[in-house]
Amino acid sequence: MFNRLCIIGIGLIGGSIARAARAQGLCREVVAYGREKNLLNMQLAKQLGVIDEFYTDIAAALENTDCVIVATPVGSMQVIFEQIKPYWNPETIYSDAGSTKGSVVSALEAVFGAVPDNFVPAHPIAGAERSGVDASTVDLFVNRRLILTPLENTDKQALAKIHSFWEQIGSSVSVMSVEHHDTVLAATSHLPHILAFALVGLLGRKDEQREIFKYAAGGFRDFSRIASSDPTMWQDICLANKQEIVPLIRQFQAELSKIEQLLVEDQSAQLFETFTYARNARQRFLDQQED
Ligand SMILES: NC(=O)C1=CN([C@@H]2O[C@H](COP(=O)(O)OP(=O)(O)OC[C@H]3O[C@@H](n4cnc5c(N)ncnc54)[C@H](O)[C@@H]3O)[C@@H](O)[C@H]2O)C=CC1
Ligand SMILES: O=C(O)C(=O)Cc1ccc(O)cc1
Repeated sequence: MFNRLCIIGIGLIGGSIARAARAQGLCREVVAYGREKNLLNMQLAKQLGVIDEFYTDIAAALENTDCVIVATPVGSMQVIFEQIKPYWNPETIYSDAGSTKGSVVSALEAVFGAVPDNFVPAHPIAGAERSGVDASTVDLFVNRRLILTPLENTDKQALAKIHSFWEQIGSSVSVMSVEHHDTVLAATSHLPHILAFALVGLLGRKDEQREIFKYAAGGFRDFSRIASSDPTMWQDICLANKQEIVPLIRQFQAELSKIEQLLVEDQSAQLFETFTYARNARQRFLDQQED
């Protein structure tokens, strides 16, 4: 499918894309670009056989590439687009893996004036709380969703190729608008991560923290897992999508206040109703997923 694939940011996501692309024979060669300070991680990527070569010089990394995927934290993408711009090739397909799409589109507009036709914005809805190439796996995207958010001017052939690329590495591909993506992901991913960070932060500051973590049952382990996620990545995501996240935080605060009031007033029937409604809603989501 591609001759030379270049991954910018060979971490959990970039490394997993590289592994999967190689395993499925979707490219002849995979190279990575990164900064000097990420040399050890890139050396490891080469040692592990995840990539063929790595570069700290962007021009060398981009030479003869027919596909470039940017897989760095979303806050660094504008700087990267500025670095790529002098070497932009209309024949090459460019894409990304960023968790927010409005910010990626704005960064492209800031650098190029408009989103280039040969850039296909993408977001794999798969990952983990771990970072770095050593956490990457060949099957991270298998049976997981991937969202493409093309614009009106996105080149149809580039779109079809990126669509097929992700399908061949096992993802189920959906297409939606940039705005819809950021609204949905704020609720399903960004708010839950903020809640996990907030709860674990609150409990961590309590004197009895050792006791709290020692006697935590599975529920707390499940809920708090995502609070182990990378702080840089999540700082970038939250700032990039704050216009969607802040109203949700306010709605969540109102929901918590309602529950607080029910407890203060011993309103057991309403408490039961609140929990039953949520339980049924979750079951409906699960049933829909099976469709
Ligand atoms: N971790 C996850 O579960 C998921 C992450 N994403 C998105 O994928 C992207 C990458 O995330 P991960 O792979 O988890 O992060 P990671 O921390 O494992 O890898 C990111 C890589 O980008 C490099 N990098 C950072 N700034 C750079 C810059 N200015 N120039 C060159 N390289 C730079 C880092 O050195 C690192 O190697 C982010 O945009 C994230 O929002 C998307 C889906 C899931
Ligand atoms: O670890 C988890 O459960 C995640 O939710 C991983 C994740 C993080 C960021 C994304 O944009 C998509 C998936």
